[in-house]
Amino acid sequence: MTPGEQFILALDQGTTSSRAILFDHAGNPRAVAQREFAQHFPQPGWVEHDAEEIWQSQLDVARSVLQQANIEAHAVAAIGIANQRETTVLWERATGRPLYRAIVWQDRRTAPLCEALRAAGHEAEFSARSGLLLDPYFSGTKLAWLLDNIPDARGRARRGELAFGTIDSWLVWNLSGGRLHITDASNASRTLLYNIHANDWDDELLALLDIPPELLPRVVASSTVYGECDAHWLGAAIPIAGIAGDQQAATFGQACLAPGMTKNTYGTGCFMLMNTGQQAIPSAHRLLTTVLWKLGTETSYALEGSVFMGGAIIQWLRDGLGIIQAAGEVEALAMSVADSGGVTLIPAFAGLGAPWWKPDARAALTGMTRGTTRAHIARAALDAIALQSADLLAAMENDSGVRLAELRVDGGAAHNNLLLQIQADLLGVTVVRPRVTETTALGAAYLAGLAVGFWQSPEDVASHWQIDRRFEPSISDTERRARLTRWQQEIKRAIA
Ligand SMILES: Nc1ncnc2c1ncn2[C@@H]1O[C@H](COP(=O)(O)OP(=O)(O)O)[C@@H](O)[C@H]1O
Ligand SMILES: O=P(O)(O)OC[C@H](O)CO
Repeated sequence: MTPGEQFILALDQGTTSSRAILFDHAGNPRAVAQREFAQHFPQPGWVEHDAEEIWQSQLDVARSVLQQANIEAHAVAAIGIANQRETTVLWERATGRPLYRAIVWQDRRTAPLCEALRAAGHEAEFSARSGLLLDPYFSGTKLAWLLDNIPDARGRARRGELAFGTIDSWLVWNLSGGRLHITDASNASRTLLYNIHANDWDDELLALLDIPPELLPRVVASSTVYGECDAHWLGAAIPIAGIAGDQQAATFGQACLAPGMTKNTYGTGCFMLMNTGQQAIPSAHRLLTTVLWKLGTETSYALEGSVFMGGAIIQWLRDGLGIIQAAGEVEALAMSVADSGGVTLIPAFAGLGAPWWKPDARAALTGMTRGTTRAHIARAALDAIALQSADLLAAMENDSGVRLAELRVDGGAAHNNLLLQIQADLLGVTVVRPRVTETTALGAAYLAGLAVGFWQSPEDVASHWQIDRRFEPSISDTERRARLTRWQQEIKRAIA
């Protein structure tokens, strides 16, 4: 630590853990802390988090990085927040107490409500205004469920006694001691309640879900000083200056700042986002149109494709099949064979996400013979991750008219070199992994640092981005087309 050195504190509140990272001026992580928290599955298809535990774990890791780095809170120029998106919290304004556990983005309990709205002919309206689809993934129907199921909640909401928020709102509310009830435009755009064209909450969509507007946070830009945290949390009143949904933050951290630039994150699921600039492009392939970030008064948009099973397929190889002991072993095992030997894994363990959106589809392992080994299955698993992402990119290129020059990648499974080579082969596009793969936290740090003058401009932060490794396509167009066609046939058979 040089005397007088300043840092940005990034809070990365994810689905399975809360992380805090302290970044220096060169964009390097200088201290990291992470804490997992409980996942609650009260019924099949339901996923909940304890919102208080989320806040406590986030506060603990923030304190822990300051301790580790041995710096005073005054050395932190700003706090930036990136968060798991869509997860829905409802709390009492007077006490700050949640009325129910947070309903997590993966939770499927509102499938019947989505179906009813679709049957009543409302999907086109939701999609045109919010850029999303009628799927339980998004916050709107989760909030409606809470209001329908907690006694007197709707009445209390109308009387202004309750507050709704995604995890960013919840963290800022707590950090600010209940003074700030805000959300940034990227998070708002995941609620199903936000009009991405008018850049405001949408009265018609609120009415369709019977959601009282008194509940809603104020929508703010993604990079500006919103206020300060209470001094007693971290030892100083640090400006809170950046907020974005984690996938949007990762896109910023990957310096995908110009239209056409695209990143794919290979975590539990895979999230591919293409920057489409100031244009909100509607998708003809059931991708999402979403706010990427709002800087000043300018809103940037993205096309997004999400697949539910990415690295989670590798967890299944480990925990479900037991053919590996640790995720890191899959690469060597899959590398021990030249290809999957005709085996295809359709990873519809939790239905299929974009562009298929088939909640009822189920997984399948096809094409096995007496010669099939666990190595072929491991290889088919890596193929399945890359093939799903290839479907997303094909849809994106079609919707946007952009032919991608390179795909920037990050996330836990992006450490797997074989996976990235298979990805480059199947896309016919160069795949590039940066040196700093903590892109989500880095993006949140950049957004906050730009607001307080720690960094000067988006171009300034983009200049920090450095390549670790580049993967070039190594198969012929004919072979690529043949593999993609076979995959399409298998998927169609599985969802028929
Ligand atoms: N070497 C590897 N090859 C393939 N997948 C991996 C490898 N290492 C980790 N993973 C997968 O990456 C995921 C964890 O990545 P991470 O970015 O931490 O996810 P999340 O943020 O969704 O929790 C796990 O699903 C794990 O199975
Ligand atoms: O917490 P992650 O990294 O799994 O991301 C979750 C996404 O934001 C859900 O939309």
